[in-house]
Amino acid sequence: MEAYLGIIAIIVVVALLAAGGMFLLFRGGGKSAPPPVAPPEAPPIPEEGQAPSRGAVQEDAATTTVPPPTRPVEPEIVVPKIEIPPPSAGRMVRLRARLARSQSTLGKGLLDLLSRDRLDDDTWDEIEETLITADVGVGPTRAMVEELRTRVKVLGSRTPEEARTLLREELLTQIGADMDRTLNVKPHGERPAVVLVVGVNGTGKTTTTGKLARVLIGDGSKVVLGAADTFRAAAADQLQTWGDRVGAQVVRGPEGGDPASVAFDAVAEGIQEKADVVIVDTAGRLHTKTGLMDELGKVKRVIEKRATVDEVLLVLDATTGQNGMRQAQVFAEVVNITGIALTKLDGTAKGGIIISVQRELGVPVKLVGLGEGPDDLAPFDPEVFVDALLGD
Ligand SMILES: Nc1nc2c(ncn2[C@@H]2O[C@H](COP(=O)(O)OP(=O)(O)OP(=O)(O)O)[C@@H](O)[C@H]2O)c(=O)[nH]1
Repeated sequence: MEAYLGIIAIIVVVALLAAGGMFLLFRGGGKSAPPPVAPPEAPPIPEEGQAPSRGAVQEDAATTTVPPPTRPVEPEIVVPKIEIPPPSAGRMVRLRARLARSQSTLGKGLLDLLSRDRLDDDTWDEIEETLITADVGVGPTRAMVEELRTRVKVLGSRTPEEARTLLREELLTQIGADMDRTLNVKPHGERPAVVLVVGVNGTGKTTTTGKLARVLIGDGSKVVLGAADTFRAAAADQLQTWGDRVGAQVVRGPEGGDPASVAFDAVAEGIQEKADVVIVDTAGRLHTKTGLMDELGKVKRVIEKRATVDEVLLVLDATTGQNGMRQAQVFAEVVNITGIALTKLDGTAKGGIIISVQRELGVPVKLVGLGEGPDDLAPFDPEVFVDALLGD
């Protein structure tokens, strides 16, 4: 009987399970089960430095507490560090690699031509053309070719070393190796020496004034700068920056003010401060020759009430060729130039301009600009120049 009951119980359990399974299978009218629900997307995380979205700001505003007000930070007074520029000696040697462009034409180009076994008329024409292209000028080119022709005839066949010596000597002769290139910057007792810097705007006049101050300070002088280029306000700011860097006082006037009055004040300051040198940067606008003459003449006269003008430096851009030379000539006619500062010699293959400018203006190149760096102005040394052109 017990076995009978057990069988009935098993049948009942199996029947119940089967009924449950059928119910689950046909629930919902035989439709398939719904697809799984995708999880909600997480809000985007703002990237570093990116402003949070508007919603995020509002949420944050609701929960962030406002920090207590802090005291405003006092602006830090930055005392400019005074630089001590290097002395000028040996600068041109250091910068000679900057003459690479002139080296390839005036130096190596000529040397290759002169080293040829046979120097026929075509080769001499090429030599002449190279010299003209390098801005040596027509007169000096003719003189050089003539001299080289005579010496080559005497020498006959030449070794490359002989050709190099020949060219070196000829270039030095044309450049004037023995010209006096001393900058007149020695003070006269209690009075400072005065350097007047003139030239067309954009030639590097203000930059050269600043760099010259560094040259002189590097060599141990005390310098005062006069920003007499009142025509261009930025020029005075530019000069101020140069002065601040090396601790040179800068005397300036109102924009559009009288340049002569600034020059006078600068010299007075130089005397009072016991400076060794006062360098005056001028505007030198080339509107008319008489205007220029009046302006520079007045600056000079006014300075001479207190001191003497020892050096009038004409700044000339080496890359401007004949055009620059014509403008330079106008300056030479209105003021007694004592030296030339030839800028941007690093940016040209026309290094021969040294020869022509000296010939045309009758004054020596005393300084050369060989780059935009603060210490890229060097006293001109003809031997270093020629050796740099010919390569070591
Ligand atoms: N590569 C090179 N650039 C130079 C040299 N000298 C000056 N410069 C650049 O020439 C540009 C003009 O120089 P400035 O000194 O402003 O010219 P400026 O003649 O004073 O012009 P104004 O103030 O308008 O009279 C600047 O960018 C200088 O850095 C140089 O020797 N080599």
